[in-house]
Amino acid sequence: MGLPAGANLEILSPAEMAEADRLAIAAGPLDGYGLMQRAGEAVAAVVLARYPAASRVHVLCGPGNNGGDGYVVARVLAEAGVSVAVWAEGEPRAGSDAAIALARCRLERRPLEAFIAEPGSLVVDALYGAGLSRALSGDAARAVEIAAGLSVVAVDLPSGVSGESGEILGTAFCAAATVTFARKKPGHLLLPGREHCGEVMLADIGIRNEVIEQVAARTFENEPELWLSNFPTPAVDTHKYKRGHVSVFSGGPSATGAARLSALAAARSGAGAVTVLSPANAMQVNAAHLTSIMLRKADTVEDVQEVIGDRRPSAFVLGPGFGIGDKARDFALAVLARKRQDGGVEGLVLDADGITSFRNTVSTLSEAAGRPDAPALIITPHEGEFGRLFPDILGDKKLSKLAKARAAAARANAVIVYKGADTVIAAPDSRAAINANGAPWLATAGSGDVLSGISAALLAQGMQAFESACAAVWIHAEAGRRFGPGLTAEDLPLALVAVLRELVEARQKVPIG
Ligand SMILES: NC(=O)C1=CN([C@@H]2O[C@H](COP(=O)(O)OP(=O)(O)OC[C@H]3O[C@@H](n4cnc5c(N)ncnc54)[C@H](OP(=O)(O)O)[C@@H]3O)[C@@H](O)[C@H]2O)[C@@H](O)CC1
Ligand SMILES: [K+]
Repeated sequence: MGLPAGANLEILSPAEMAEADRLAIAAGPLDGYGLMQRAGEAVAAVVLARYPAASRVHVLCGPGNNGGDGYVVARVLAEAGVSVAVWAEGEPRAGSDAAIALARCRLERRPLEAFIAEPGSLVVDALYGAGLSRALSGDAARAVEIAAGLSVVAVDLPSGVSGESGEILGTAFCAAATVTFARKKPGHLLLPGREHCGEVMLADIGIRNEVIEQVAARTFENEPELWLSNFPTPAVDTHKYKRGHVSVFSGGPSATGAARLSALAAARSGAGAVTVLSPANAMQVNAAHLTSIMLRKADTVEDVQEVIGDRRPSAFVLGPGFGIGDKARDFALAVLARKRQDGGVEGLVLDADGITSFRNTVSTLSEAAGRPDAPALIITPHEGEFGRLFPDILGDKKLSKLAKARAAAARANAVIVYKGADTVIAAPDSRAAINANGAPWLATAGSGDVLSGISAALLAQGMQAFESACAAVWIHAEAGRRFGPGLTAEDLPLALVAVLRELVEARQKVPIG
């Protein structure tokens, strides 16, 4: 996907990073040790800049190349006049880059088992990085405990955090800053790893963008640069239906609020027209609470067909407050049975009760969504809902959250928004994005309804499904984060305004094409 230059949003798995290292070394001019030297220098520079007054720095070095980076850090810091102690676990393999780094670091090495650190000192964690292969134990686990009260700068990843999944293997360092190389890894963004990394800093160690392109990564950090060039901005000659028409299905008389919240979010997110489709017995309560948003009765599949024929909504939200059962399934399948071509239905956002209704019939949903020219399907489960649709994928302990979302997207022929504090968005074509701008305030009733409304509005305005889901997740999180404590879902649609304004302004500066 064509990212703007310098965006650096690709996320590399440890295997992809190793491939990038190989390709960079093959392309030259730097060899493996040259990369390591740059890596170590970058970490040392962070230490010197962030902790200029550190009286003592303890560098913990493992047996692999992460330890090799550590020996470079120790040497550079000592040369800069810092008091450095080196604590080592294991021996670098003869002939390895780490062995070269060790040979050039003439400081005394002490065994990690003897590690002690004075209060106020700084720890550089270079025990394990991309090569972490099992749980931390013994001296490494003890070092984690000792470092708990100290500032830690981690090299590549805090030791104990899986770069692939963000899982903690045994125990892990909690860093104030983590310096990683070339691109971030999933473990920097997925939880719980993200919380152990502190500030993640990206160092350029001489691996060029062309090399990263060759790796053809399919995972990205969800930042506006990922989708901004597709973000809709209304043309001067627009009219309301040209700006996209969203329809949101309402639940019965005692469960209408969720749909209205979703509808309001869709309207705020740029849909020119929004209609709540309501059961007859909830028309009155919906009417009492709607002004600019339209209202229409939809009790049966025929009603839904009629709405599509007459009013041509381009995107639907089904699920918030809707109720679980046949009606949800029938309505969703009726929408997905339409064509996308020639001003048809662009897409369906399936949330909440809409998701649970397909608990034992995901294959019906995936068949409908997989039909050529079917509207795009976006499914937005939190973990519980994810488990209802994909129990085997959720239960597979070998898979990271990223891999789970990807597997579900491929199976369902849908964009999956696997929600949480580390929401993962995955597309059936294997692209995926990890979102990291969320805030705990977003975990509030109705917050998901707003997210669905934003996604549908962006779909209706012609954004592709993966991009609309990514944009919706980021915008929703950004609005919640900026609002802060006291946030309720009712506040969110208005909180979107400032975020949307900035995006529209930024979009107008993106060159077209
Ligand atoms: N050119 C490059 O590639 C560049 C790479 N760079 C740096 O290299 C790092 C990756 O290096 P790496 O592949 O050597 O892996 P690393 O993390 O050092 O660990 C492997 C060693 O640890 C051992 N081990 C693992 N887990 C363990 C445990 N729990 N407890 C005990 N032992 C354990 C493991 O043992 P094994 O699994 O083989 O039995 C093996 O001996 C990367 O993070 C970056 O910092 C930069 O310099 C830029 C250029
Ligand atoms: K480390």
